[in-house]
Amino acid sequence: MIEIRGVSKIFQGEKAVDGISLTVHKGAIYGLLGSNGAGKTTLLKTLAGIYRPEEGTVKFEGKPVFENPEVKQRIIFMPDSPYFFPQASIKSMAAFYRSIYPGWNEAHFQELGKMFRLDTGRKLSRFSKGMQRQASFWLALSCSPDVLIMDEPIDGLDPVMRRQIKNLLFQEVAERGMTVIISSHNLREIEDLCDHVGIMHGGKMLVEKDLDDLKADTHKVQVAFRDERHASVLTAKLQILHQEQRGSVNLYIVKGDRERIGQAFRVYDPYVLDLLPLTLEEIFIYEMGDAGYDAQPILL
Ligand SMILES: Nc1ncnc2c1ncn2[C@@H]1O[C@H](COP(=O)(O)OP(=O)(O)OP(=O)(O)O)[C@@H](O)[C@H]1O
Repeated sequence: MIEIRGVSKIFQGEKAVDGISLTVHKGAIYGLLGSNGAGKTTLLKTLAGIYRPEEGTVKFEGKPVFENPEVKQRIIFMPDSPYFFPQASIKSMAAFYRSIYPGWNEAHFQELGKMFRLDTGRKLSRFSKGMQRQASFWLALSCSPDVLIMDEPIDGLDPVMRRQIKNLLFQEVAERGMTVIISSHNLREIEDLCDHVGIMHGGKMLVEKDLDDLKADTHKVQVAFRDERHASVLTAKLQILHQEQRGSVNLYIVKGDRERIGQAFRVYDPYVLDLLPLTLEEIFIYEMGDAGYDAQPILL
């Protein structure tokens, strides 16, 4: 379990991360979203023990992460641009990782080689961006990390490789209880990957949710009433995040139990009644609107 309590990171007097607290449980896949400059990379580097926070604490299994080699051996941070030593090949980087990560699993490294199919003797600097990204995953997963922290990792990967890497991550989470923390700009991309999502803006965490709870708790309702006066009665009864009229159809975004919401509308015997699922993007736009933020510039 990773526990972040009241963490702030300050650069030149400005708080890049401002008083963030969150808990990431073992085996979770946590997605971090937010606008440019929101503080995602800074938070991830603080989590990985690369930055010392000016305020607050970051602990892994109860132990501080910063300047703690024992803990850092169990955490891998993948930066947004893969970094390798000059002149390095996969083979020489593997030798380096093997020497510093006690979790290095040679059999797994060999096994993953069948999937990645990269030339282990070739200079990494001659690889394409996507191939370098693949090499980073190959090396990182061969270390059997307890925690894998990734900054914009999917960038540059082709669709087949994206799917294969997602499957590999799911496998590591299911079999070993690996914890994954991943930052992205793309809600759709991480919708099918993460079980928790947090949205940052201006160094703060604006919204943080368990996705299953969130999806079970927010609904889109399209309804055409027989009598428009029914609409105002319903507004008072339900927790409505958003409401708009499209011709004779009213659209509602409502929080609460699906059955109870359906029942509340059915009482008026409307001409049309549809209860539809929302995308994660829609859920966050309405959630953030409810919390007083305009989500469009933050999420899109
Ligand atoms: N090393 C640094 N020195 C000074 N300021 C920094 C440094 N790193 C980040 N910052 C500042 O901290 C703030 C947060 O930056 P950060 O890179 O964490 O954002 P981000 O959410 O990852 O952004 P992006 O989505 O654009 O990658 C920005 O205002 C940035 O200018």
